[in-house]
Amino acid sequence: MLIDSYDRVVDYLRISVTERCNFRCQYCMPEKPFSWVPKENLLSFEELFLFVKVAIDEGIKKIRITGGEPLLREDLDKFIKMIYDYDPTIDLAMTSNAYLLKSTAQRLRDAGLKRINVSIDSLKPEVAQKIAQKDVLADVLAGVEEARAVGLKVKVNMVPMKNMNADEIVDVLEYCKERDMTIRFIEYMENQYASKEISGLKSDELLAILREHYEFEDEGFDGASPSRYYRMKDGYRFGIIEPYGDDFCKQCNRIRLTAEGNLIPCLYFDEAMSISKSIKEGDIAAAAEVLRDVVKNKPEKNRWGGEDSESSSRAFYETGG
Ligand SMILES: Nc1nc2c(ncn2[C@@H]2O[C@H](COP(=O)(O)OP(=O)(O)OP(=O)(O)O)[C@@H](O)[C@H]2O)c(=O)[nH]1
Ligand SMILES: C[S@@+](CC[C@H](N)C(=O)[O-])C[C@H]1O[C@@H](n2cnc3c(N)ncnc32)[C@H](O)[C@@H]1O
Ligand code: SF4
Ligand code: SF4
Repeated sequence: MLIDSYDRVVDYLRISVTERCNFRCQYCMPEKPFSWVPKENLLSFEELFLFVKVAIDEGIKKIRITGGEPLLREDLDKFIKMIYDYDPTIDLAMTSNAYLLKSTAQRLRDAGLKRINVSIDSLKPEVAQKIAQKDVLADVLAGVEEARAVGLKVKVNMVPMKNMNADEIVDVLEYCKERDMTIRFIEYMENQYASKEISGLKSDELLAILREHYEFEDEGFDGASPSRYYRMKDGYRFGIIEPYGDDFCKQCNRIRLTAEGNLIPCLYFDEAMSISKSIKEGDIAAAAEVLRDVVKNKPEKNRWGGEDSESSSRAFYETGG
């Protein structure tokens, strides 16, 4: 079992399989990043799988594939099948923009994917296009329907922004509610890669809008998730994620791996340790040692809020959110 120095069990590994993306969401990467990691620096799926086996053997029970856009990476279903075949009990999930999901959902499901969290920021084609800087909505929604049709459990993430999609909070919630998909509203996090024009809605502003339409109760955090959940009278649950907060850090159970093999102890911290060399040399014992070191050195919480607040220079598309 992987236990950090604050007695937290780390059993959740988020793997960003690529930092590349077919969208240019204004809150994430409005311009084409000029320094993509060269392909030769990426770990192959065989190499990533070597590490996944180490991680599962050490106690990882939940794996999320993310990016950039994970569906851009060829043969992703084969990687998922490798993980599933090694341990079918793993909570195997993905976070995706859903654009390529219509043609891939069945294969992903057959390979062993269980759940998918998709980003839907708007149900208006022109607004979705403005945010992603590409005409994406029809494909995204077709992808979501296909994912549900093949039996994947779907959650939706939305980043509400003023003068952009804030007036659609209720519409997107209703779209999800009708389909029994949980929606989580994510507070926009400022970062050096995002468009300077963006102003995100804070959770109290969001809640005030939602209270005009619904009655609901605060259920607090659910396990180790950074999302606070709210339950409506009819039982439907939605979530709000305040990534700047740290209430949920005491339950933190996760570490992150980038496509180049950097193991990140916390979403906030810039420090990372590379498993690339040991994995490329097939030195499993050394990779396991790095994993244990990263867990041991996991910080207690982020330092985004509070008086000495700091910002992280790492991009969301690199860490996978
Ligand atoms: N501060 C902080 N925010 C996080 C962390 N993990 C996820 N988030 C936020 O939550 C957003 C959505 O995360 P997802 O990729 O959907 O994964 P998840 O919330 O673990 O998903 P579930 O397993 O379905 O609960 C991310 O983009 C981040 O904004 C974390 O460890 N710390
Ligand atoms: C980096 S994306 C990677 C997966 C996939 N491309 C997607 O968009 O779902 C993961 C999550 O990060 C969120 N995200 C990206 N930039 C963000 C920001 N500046 N503030 C809050 N959430 C952000 C996205 O909305 C998405 O839900
Ligand atoms: S949020 Fe996801 S879809 Fe949008 S640019 Fe970032 S990685 Fe791509
Ligand atoms: S901010 Fe860091 S410590 Fe807090 S939940 Fe996220 S990864 Fe864990």
